[in-house]
Amino acid sequence: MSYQDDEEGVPFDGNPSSFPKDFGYGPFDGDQEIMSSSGDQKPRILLMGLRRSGKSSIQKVVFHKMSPNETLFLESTNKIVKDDINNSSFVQFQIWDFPGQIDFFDSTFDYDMIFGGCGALIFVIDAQDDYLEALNKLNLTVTKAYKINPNIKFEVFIHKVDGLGDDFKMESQRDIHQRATDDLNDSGYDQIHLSFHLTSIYDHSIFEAFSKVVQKLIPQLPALENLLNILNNNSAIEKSFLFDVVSKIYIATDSTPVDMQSYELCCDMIDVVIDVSWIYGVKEEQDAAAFDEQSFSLIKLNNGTVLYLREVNKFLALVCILREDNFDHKGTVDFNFLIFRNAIQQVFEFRNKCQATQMTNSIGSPVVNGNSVMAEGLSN
Ligand SMILES: Nc1nc2c(ncn2[C@@H]2O[C@H](COP(=O)(O)OP(=O)(O)OP(=O)(O)O)[C@@H](O)[C@H]2O)c(=O)[nH]1
Repeated sequence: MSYQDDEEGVPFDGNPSSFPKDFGYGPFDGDQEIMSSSGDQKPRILLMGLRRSGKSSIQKVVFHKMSPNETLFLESTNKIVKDDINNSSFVQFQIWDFPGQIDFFDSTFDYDMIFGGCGALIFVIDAQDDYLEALNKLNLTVTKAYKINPNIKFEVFIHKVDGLGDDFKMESQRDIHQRATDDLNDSGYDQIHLSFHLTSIYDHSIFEAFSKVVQKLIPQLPALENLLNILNNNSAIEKSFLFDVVSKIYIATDSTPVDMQSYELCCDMIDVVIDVSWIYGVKEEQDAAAFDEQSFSLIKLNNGTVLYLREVNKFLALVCILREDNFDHKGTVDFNFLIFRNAIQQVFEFRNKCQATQMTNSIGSPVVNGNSVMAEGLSN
């Protein structure tokens, strides 16, 4: 079965193939001026914060595979730059990187347009610097954006925490949280909810934080989570992540808590698979794909744990963690994975149908919780 995805998206044909060989999202659209995109319908993630707080570095490291050390040479952003993240059907948005010195009283910016179509606003605070000025700017930005669009998700990245000790990190987070919410209450906006994340480009925390932001923009998230729960329960899997391979952000995981170490292991596995695929895989234009539906990646750790990766489609991969003892029924896991992949495909199709018919309320549909699309055929 196959179907065409959105015009600009990558067609999902339900069949696995090689991971993208360039491991990028295509050319960086940095020079595009903001006005050209006013008609774009993709959800928008805005990156804001003071100068040198690390906005461009975050975007380059997460979405363009820049190594953290190279960000030292990034030049200051002096106009709004827009980056299209056109990946699998679930991961499609635009990131707008704002210059640090943006002035909200500058009439050349059309704030109704900027905030109107915005899904999430990430405000980056440099935790290694004095953050009082940043907090003022945060308050100004959030209240202005909320007045225009109360549906925006507000995310605060307390960034560059790599330079801080554990105690100081927690203390900074507590202090910033307290001051930011007090400021909002004082200005009469106690209904605004801010989410806080401790981040650094030098470890996996930035990918984890971005995963959580992106997940909030995926309306199908509950269905995906439920599918993963069902898969885990029927296959003795302890933890599973649905990864966007190019960026290593996870677009869904099961409902057990995420521990950072497991996430890091899975990210490292993806790096290994990409590297091996790059060395030994065949070129995309060649007929025989390096991956087919029989292909998989398996890493056995010396603590009796197994990491198991299967491609869901060109950009999505399922990475599972399970006990080695439970992996002797690999056939069952594989069989259930095929059912899972079909179910994901149905979620895609349903989303496309909804978009086509402008259906926004999907309550009661068969894929809202994923139960019925996986109910038949699972083996355990
Ligand atoms: N230690 C540390 N430094 C970081 C981190 N993220 C970014 N930086 C550094 O912070 C500096 C500024 O980063 P940029 O990404 O240019 O900051 P920006 O917010 O885009 O700056 P403007 O474009 O001027 O608004 C660079 O030297 C980065 O290497 C981090 O997580 N930890």
